[in-house]
Amino acid sequence: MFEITKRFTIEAAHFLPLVPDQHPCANMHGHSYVVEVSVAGELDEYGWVMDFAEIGSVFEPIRTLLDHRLLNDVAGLENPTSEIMSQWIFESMRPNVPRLAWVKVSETATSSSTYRPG
Ligand SMILES: Nc1nc2c(c(=O)[nH]1)N=C([C@H](O)[C@H](O)COP(=O)(O)OP(=O)(O)OP(=O)(O)O)CN2
Ligand SMILES: [Zn+2]
Repeated sequence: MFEITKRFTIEAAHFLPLVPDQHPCANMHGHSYVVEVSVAGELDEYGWVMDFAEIGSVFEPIRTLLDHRLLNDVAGLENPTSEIMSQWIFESMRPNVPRLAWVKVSETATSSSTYRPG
């Protein structure tokens, strides 16, 4: 069994509407998000799990929706925590990537969330 991972970057703004007013994340601010998408499986006749370029093609419409946007304006991301973002990206890609294993969203160099269905 192999697991391959493709990494993308997105620049976006957000605020967290459910945290107390005094929490810094109640204010609008931005992140250079790093999104990692992982696909698991055996090797096919090409000797790979899935073409990295194909993962990129599936991610592209998601990038268009999120990059240089206010994430709170995106349907399903009204409360754009990294946890909710990782699940949202997973569920957006899953129909086109049946062997999608997990999605990780890093907000900063030290903070990330990973969604992997149970
Ligand atoms: N469980 C979560 N906690 C927090 C989230 C989140 O999505 N899930 N998000 C935030 C904010 O978006 C914040 O911008 C990022 O938080 P944090 O890592 O605390 O950012 P810092 O720049 O302050 O990190 P340091 O490396 O500690 O300086 C908050 N919490
Ligand atoms: Zn933030």
